[in-house]
Amino acid sequence: MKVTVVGAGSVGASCAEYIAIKNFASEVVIVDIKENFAEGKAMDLMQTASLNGFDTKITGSTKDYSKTANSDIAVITSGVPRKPGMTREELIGINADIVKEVSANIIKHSPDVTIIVVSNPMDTMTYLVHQTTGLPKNKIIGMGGALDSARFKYRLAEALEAPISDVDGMVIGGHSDKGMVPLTRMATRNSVLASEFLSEERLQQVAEDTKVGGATLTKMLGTSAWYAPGAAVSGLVQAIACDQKKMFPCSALLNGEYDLEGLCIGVPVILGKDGIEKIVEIELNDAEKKKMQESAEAVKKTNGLLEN
Ligand SMILES: NC(=O)c1ccc[n+]([C@@H]2O[C@H](COP(=O)([O-])OP(=O)(O)OC[C@H]3O[C@@H](n4cnc5c(N)ncnc54)[C@H](O)[C@@H]3O)[C@@H](O)[C@H]2O)c1
Ligand SMILES: O=C(O)C[C@H](O)C(=O)O
Repeated sequence: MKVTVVGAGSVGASCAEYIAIKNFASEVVIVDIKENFAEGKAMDLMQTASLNGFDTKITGSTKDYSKTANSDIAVITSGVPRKPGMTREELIGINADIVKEVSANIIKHSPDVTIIVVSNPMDTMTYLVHQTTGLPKNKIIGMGGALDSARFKYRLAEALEAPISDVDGMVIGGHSDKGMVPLTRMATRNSVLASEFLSEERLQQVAEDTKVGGATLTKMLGTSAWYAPGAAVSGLVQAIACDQKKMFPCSALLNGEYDLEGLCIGVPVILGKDGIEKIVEIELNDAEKKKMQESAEAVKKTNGLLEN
């Protein structure tokens, strides 16, 4: 199993590290445009192999995509992150060209690859990869919901004063400060609805804290987060590489599911060796459906900017 990670920055390096530590891939190739940067990150990570006990071979490459040939999975993290006060959508002007160029380079050397898009604004960048590559729709996956759901669980556990392993919850919708739809109604602690323990007001606070999870960290760090994003990507890569048939909320191209079409947005999917093997349609109530519609409208508006 060969995995390419494009972008050796914060998220790319973090995801390469988690993939290696989980020890399921034979090879990880990291690519960047900065001279020797990916090679340096790869060497540093390889020097953790004996300490962390993994056999994954990690190599780096400056712009040379021939080294990525025959990758099974490629992760696109190349592009600029936001600074405090910015939205993810403001990154489209720089990141769209980068994602377009990078995905073409990946496919040239790995025509059967499955691509995981991370660069922001992620739902629109995922849509762009669909529009420009011609890969089958099951092979293009946007990562956002897995991260947002991890943040939701963190906030739920905090509110419930419970260990995180006790709680479950999912975030669907667009990966944006306003567009996320944390499914508070379905959140649980050991199969008991979280609403049995928390007031509606407290649950709404959990949802609001979740939605601004990325912005909160960006304000604290001066740039956007990388540990949880890297771990979330590694979870998606492992589910595909190991044919796990796990359910994650991912940005998928919709064709009528959830009464939406012609865009990529976060919905629950089953991930296995064929990438998105199924889009799972769960029954939403009227309020949740309305939030999904509003979120989709916002994503479509950002997609419209691609034409410029
Ligand atoms: N979807 C998510 O949940 C999620 C989570 C975190 C970050 N992100 C996004 O991921 C992206 C990367 O974030 P980061 O913190 O790693 O940024 P970073 O600046 O640390 O790293 C980005 C790297 O991309 C490289 N790069 C730029 N253009 C390139 C090109 N054409 N080819 C190859 N490499 C290129 C840069 O040299 C840099 O090393 C940002 O757009 C950020 O918003 C998304
Ligand atoms: O917040 C960001 O801009 C990066 C990423 O999308 C995140 O949610 O951490």
